[in-house]
Amino acid sequence: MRRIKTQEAIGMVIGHDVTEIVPGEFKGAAFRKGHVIKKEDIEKLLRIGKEHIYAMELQEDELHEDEAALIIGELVCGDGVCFSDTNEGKINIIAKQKGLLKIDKELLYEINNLGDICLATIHGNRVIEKDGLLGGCRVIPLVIKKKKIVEIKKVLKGRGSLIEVKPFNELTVGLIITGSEVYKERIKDTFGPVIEKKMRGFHSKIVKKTIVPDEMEIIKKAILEYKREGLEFIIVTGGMSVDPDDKTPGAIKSTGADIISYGTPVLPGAMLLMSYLGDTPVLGLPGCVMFAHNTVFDLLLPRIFAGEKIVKRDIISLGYGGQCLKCNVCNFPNCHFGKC
Ligand SMILES: Nc1nc2c(c(=O)[nH]1)N[C@H]1C(S)=C(S)[C@@H](COP(=O)(O)OP(=O)(O)OC[C@H]3O[C@@H](n4cnc5c(N)ncnc54)[C@H](O)[C@@H]3O)O[C@H]1N2
Ligand code: MOO
Repeated sequence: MRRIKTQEAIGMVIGHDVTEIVPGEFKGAAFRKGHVIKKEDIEKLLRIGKEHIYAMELQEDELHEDEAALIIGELVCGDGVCFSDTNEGKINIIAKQKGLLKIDKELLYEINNLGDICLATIHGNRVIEKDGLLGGCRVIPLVIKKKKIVEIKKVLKGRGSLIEVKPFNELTVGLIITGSEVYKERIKDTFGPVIEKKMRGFHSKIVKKTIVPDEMEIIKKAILEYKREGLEFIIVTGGMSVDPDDKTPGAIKSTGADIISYGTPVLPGAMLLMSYLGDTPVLGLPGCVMFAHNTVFDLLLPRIFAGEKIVKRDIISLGYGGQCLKCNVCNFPNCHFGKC
């Protein structure tokens, strides 16, 4: 600490809280320890009788907490992500756009493991709205060594973004509704409207819709026709479980699609089938998607619309956090469901 004339203290860091008392009105810290003195602060400091202050002198190899938090923000925020100015040594990490939030959990662990740094985030692989809060960062001491930043850079080097928001692509969607009871008009299709609504959430449209009976050859033909027509996302509903009339999994397999998984460790949604016909995602959706508020379908959709290729490990990992609690008031995605 160095005693310094207040008028000469612009840009210096106050090493202690400075108390102001206005009888009957206020008693408290006018300036907090760690505050960086600005031009406009000088008059106020003089008014509360501070002709001198104790300034914290940063050594050549040190950084103030504010400056460090801003540098860390710059290093960890990738595409689609920005951060606020510092407030009490902390920055907020914010989404610049709507999209799929990606957090590299391993990198996050390694950065926090360096010590003296607090980097907190929400869970990734979920839809995030523009301006949504993604996390925050502060350094723990008032002053840290610059070499800590070097260590952070070393961890991050060549390993992609720690936090990123990927924009959604608009996809042309083909919908195949299976079920002889719907095809023969014994009952009205109530699956289609559910899917249409979910597609609208990603600014995408169902451009082709077909209702077919529970016949493997007919379902297969419809899928291959959609593929030939160049539809970018093919969804087949119903007929996904174990009844003799459940033909959808067999039909999808018979198209030659690469089956990533038939069955997911998520409830609701256990009977979902995820596959690719060439590059086109082809999903078989079980009946529960029609009536349950959220299912594994809602966990996979953001990733599909962000252009990610789903692999078996993605599906298997969903088991941890894969049980929906069916709350009376649903707060998804602000709950544990799908947070693996
Ligand atoms: N013994 C077992 N039973 C069930 C299993 C199982 O593993 N073993 N799985 C259950 C799960 S999980 C689900 S989810 C359901 C539904 O699976 P499906 O995809 O086979 O559904 P469907 O049999 O085709 O239909 C069920 C129900 O929904 C009506 N439906 C279907 N599509 C439409 C539509 N487009 N519009 C209106 N209504 C529709 C259909 O008429 C049936 O009533 O299976 C569990 N059972
Ligand atoms: O695919 Mo079913 O959830 O487990 O209802």
